[in-house]
Amino acid sequence: MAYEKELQVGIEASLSAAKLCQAVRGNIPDRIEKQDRSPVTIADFGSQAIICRALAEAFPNDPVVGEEDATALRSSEMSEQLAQVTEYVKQEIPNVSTEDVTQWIDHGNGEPSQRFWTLDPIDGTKGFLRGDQYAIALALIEEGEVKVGILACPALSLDLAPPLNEEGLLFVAVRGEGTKVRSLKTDEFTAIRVASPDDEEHLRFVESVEVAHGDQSQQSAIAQQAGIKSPSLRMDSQAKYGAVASGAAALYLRLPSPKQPDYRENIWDHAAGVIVAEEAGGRASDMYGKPLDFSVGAKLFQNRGVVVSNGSLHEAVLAALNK
Ligand SMILES: Nc1ncnc2c1ncn2[C@@H]1O[C@H](COP(=O)(O)O)[C@@H](OP(=O)(O)O)[C@H]1O
Ligand SMILES: [Mg+2]
Repeated sequence: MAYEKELQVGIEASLSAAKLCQAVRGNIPDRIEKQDRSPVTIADFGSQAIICRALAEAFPNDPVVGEEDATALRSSEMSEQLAQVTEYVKQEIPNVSTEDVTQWIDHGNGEPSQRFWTLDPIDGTKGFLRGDQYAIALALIEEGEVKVGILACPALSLDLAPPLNEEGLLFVAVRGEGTKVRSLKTDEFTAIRVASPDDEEHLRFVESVEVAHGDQSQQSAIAQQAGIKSPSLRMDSQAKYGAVASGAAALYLRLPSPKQPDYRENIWDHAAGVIVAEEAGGRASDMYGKPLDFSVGAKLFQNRGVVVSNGSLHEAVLAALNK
């Protein structure tokens, strides 16, 4: 088995971060607004602190390209939130100081390089705040290729066989070795595969809950042209990749919003999910069929939109998009 230490460290840190998120969610925190007006919470900061600390200790030479930074948290207006984050992190790592927490968060401000990690400490922060889906998404990228993906979805359960029907799932993939899933509560993994072409029941598609994060009318039209008759399943975060990887849905569509035609996707919003879907037998590309290029920085500058399928549906979707 390849990447054994990476998996062990990544899984352990992601489980610890998931526990912190679940603890914070028992008492949904205030929404803090970032400069770009997107929301962040004390759980986003705590999750990034825990995972970056573990990566810094185990792999001191690996940069981490994470979503959050601690600049705002260090300001005097946010001292109360910093104290709250530290209290939650203490439940996972005893004896930490506020300085430790901000330093660990800022360890996640590395630059992409030949080998690096990318982290979304909470993907789907809007879902997290709403009480819906969210994910903790961690991936290792080498030479522009995602090699390891760890995707924790603490609120996800799917209408499939155990363990997928349990609430709280952890998806793990290593390049060339397949995708497996376990419940957050037990440590036994099960291999998963995408939906087969003749699986009519799961011939459906997933898309974001957030209307602004895509083009829902176009997504419905394309899904229909590819032969999907049922309405979409709306879900926040990379939990959608988990749904495709495990065969609960055959397609995930994310087409650029007409209101933000120049939007470029962040690598941390896709890296872990892409390998989880691909290693389960699926296919991921942009809306023109180009593979997602993780070698050009913190965003997918070379790609527009994202299409993830069970493989067999992919060409029909690209043909519909091409029209
Ligand atoms: N205009 C836009 N188009 C596509 N994605 C967007 C977007 N604005 C924000 N996002 C991203 O959508 C992610 C959530 O994904 P989804 O819509 O599938 O739930 C957000 O991640 P965060 O929640 O980590 O900030 C954010 O990075
Ligand atoms: Mg996030």
